[in-house]
Amino acid sequence: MTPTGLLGGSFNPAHGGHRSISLFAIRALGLGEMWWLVSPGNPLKPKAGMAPLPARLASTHRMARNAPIRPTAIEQHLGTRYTVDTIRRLIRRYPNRRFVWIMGADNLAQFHEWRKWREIARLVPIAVIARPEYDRAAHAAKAMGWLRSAVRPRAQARNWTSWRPPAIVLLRFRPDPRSATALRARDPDWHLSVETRGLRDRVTRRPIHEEVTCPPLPR
Ligand SMILES: Nc1ncnc2c1ncn2[C@@H]1O[C@H](COP(=O)(O)OP(=O)(O)OP(=O)(O)O)[C@@H](O)[C@H]1O
Ligand SMILES: O=C(O)c1ccc[n+]([C@@H]2O[C@H](COP(=O)([O-])O)[C@@H](O)[C@H]2O)c1
Repeated sequence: MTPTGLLGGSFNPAHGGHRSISLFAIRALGLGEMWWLVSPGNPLKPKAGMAPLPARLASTHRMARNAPIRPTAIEQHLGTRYTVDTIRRLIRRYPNRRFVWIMGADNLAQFHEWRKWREIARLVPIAVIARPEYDRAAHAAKAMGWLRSAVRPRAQARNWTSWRPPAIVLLRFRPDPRSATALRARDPDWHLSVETRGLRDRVTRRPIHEEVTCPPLPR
């Protein structure tokens, strides 16, 4: 059984913050691997300004180099857009892994807007990583009203595989101010210079083609 972290994201583009929080979570949670699920399209984010999936995936490959991090566009292969569907499918497809969902504090603040968020919390433990400016919003998060009794002590984070969800742990290390928004502000056309030829998914091993497009949102 491989303890595996799932960090879902737009990665538009991937940055050093993704890498540093992943390395930290790998240590804090005793993970064998971290998978970066590069989203075909966050259901709550506008399409405008979202770089093509191959470019975003290529940016994660660079950022994950020499680390136990596997970038994947598996949601594209599975045809899932909502996290609840992705997690259900991953649990079924990889019975020899235990999954923990990882997210930054900014995502916890809007977690109650995710489809079937309570079901997500019943499927897998959740680890939230502190992020500059989002601490208060995370503690005041609507979802925390329901999750509060599921909070586990940080000191026991390495025992997460024995937790029965819902279970949530709030991890804290030196907050990392890096963001994709800041990178895009500096270079909105970052994706035009990214090499995507020969790109392979690091989980499914399937090639990623230039023409990959986002599937429409299921109704
Ligand atoms: N510096 C950071 N500290 C903590 N969590 C982070 C950090 N950067 C990204 N994350 C988390 O990583 C996941 C994927 O993030 P995402 O790809 O949206 O990057 P982002 O920098 O938040 O992008 P954007 O600025 O475009 O919203 C999310 O759960 C997000 O909260
Ligand atoms: O399932 C949902 O309803 C849902 C709504 C918003 C975001 N998500 C997921 O949250 C993860 C973080 O997204 P992002 O764009 O903030 O990096 C990514 O895996 C998204 O698919 C999921």
